[in-house]
Amino acid sequence: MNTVISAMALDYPPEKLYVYLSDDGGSSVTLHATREAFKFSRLWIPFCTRYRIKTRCPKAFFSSSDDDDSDFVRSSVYMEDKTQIQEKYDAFKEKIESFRENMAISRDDPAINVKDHPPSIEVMQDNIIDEADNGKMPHLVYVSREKRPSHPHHFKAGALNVLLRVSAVMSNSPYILVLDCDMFCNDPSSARYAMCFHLDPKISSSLAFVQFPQKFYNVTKNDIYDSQLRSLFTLQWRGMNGLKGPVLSGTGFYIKRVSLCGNLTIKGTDLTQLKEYFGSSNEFIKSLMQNYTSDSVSGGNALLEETHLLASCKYEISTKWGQEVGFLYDSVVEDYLTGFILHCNGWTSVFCEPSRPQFLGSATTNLNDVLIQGTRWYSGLFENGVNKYCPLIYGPSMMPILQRLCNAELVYFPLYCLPLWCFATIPQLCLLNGIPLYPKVTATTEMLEL
Ligand SMILES: O=c1ccn([C@@H]2O[C@H](COP(=O)(O)OP(=O)(O)O[C@H]3O[C@H](CO)[C@@H](O)[C@H](O)[C@H]3O)[C@@H](O)[C@H]2O)c(=O)[nH]1
Ligand SMILES: [Mn+2]
Repeated sequence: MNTVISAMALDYPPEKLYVYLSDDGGSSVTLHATREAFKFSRLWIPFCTRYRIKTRCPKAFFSSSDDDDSDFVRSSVYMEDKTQIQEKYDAFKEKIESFRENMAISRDDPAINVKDHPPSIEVMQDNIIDEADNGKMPHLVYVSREKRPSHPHHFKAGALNVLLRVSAVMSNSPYILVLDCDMFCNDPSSARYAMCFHLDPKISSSLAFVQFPQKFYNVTKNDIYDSQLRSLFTLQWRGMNGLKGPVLSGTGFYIKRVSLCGNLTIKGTDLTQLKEYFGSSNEFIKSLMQNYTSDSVSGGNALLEETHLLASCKYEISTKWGQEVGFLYDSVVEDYLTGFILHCNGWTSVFCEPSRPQFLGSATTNLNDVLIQGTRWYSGLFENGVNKYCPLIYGPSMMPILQRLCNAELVYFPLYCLPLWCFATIPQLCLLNGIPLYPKVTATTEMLEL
């Protein structure tokens, strides 16, 4: 819930900010926690804005051992308010915990089957009458898509595509921030940074996304597995920034909604063709047109029914979702493939790296997790080097050769295991068999050493 709360507290006009939470598990505990998070945000957001707090993730804020990041640290009113809000935060956590325990005891959660449950969408409602200083609140929407064992769910890309459709008919914001559930906003300014690029008339027409680096809060002191992924975020992405832009990195990016609509020219295309492309929802197709205004989030039962249709698992059958529209399904590293195809289609990206990390996440720090994640990433990447998406040949001929080589370096990186295996075996075998590997020490070197 800290991810949700920190996103709601972003420094952005609240009436334009809509936070959608995707719960693939369809768990009533998550739904309940979302309702509680919304209530807590009513207190938390005004507290953060009043005292200009930078760390707007409550867990990080209350567990930080550093001095407070507020300018009001010395004020007694601030300290009083801080104690009060901390009590509310503890109460919020306790409520969720006791709900979870009750559910575990009663075991009567009807939607607990992770792989088999109907869609469920709920817009968090504001029942409390605005207090003077509370101001407007961003919207929060809970989305749990339908899941059936007989239908492929396409993992994260499938979940994101449902969010794309549901949000299109509810808020239809032109820019979208994607954030993994194990990350949070560490600073409220990321949206403003991203909009500086998206609204820059020199680059905005072709700019698809602004990528922030992934930074982690739990990196161990020696970081023996390079959980920080330094080569990517301090070297490759910076280099690619001078070309068509960095690779889409799954989380911490602001993407333009239209860039995910595929190559079809929407204007002038007939309705049947649009439906073959985007699916049967008239409301969704209307949302693609300019000047679309939805019936707003509280658009009544008709809109809610439409969102259930858009979140159903049959919706994508015989459409271009996951093939040409939205996040692509052809790879386990959906982020790499989606970004690569965007670049092939003429879009560009930008790497934005302010000195204070805008997002912080949880890195894999033990060998087992590193191996599982590494196997998934590198097998997924390598697959994209040998199938039809091979970056050396796929895509338009005007794709810069250096961009192709950068992508190739990434997808063929797993081949690095071959020299590594040699390094791990040959010296040992040589040693056991008495074969000299290194040059013999000669008189000259001995003298030099003296
Ligand atoms: O069926 C699924 C599986 C995953 N997720 C979400 O996907 C995100 C990433 O999953 P995680 O388990 O944290 O995977 P990581 O290996 O840490 O993810 C990295 O690698 C992925 C694949 O390249 C990228 O999508 C991620 O953004 C990137 O952080 C999380 O928010 C999950 O909730 C779903 O919604 N549905
Ligand atoms: Mn993760």
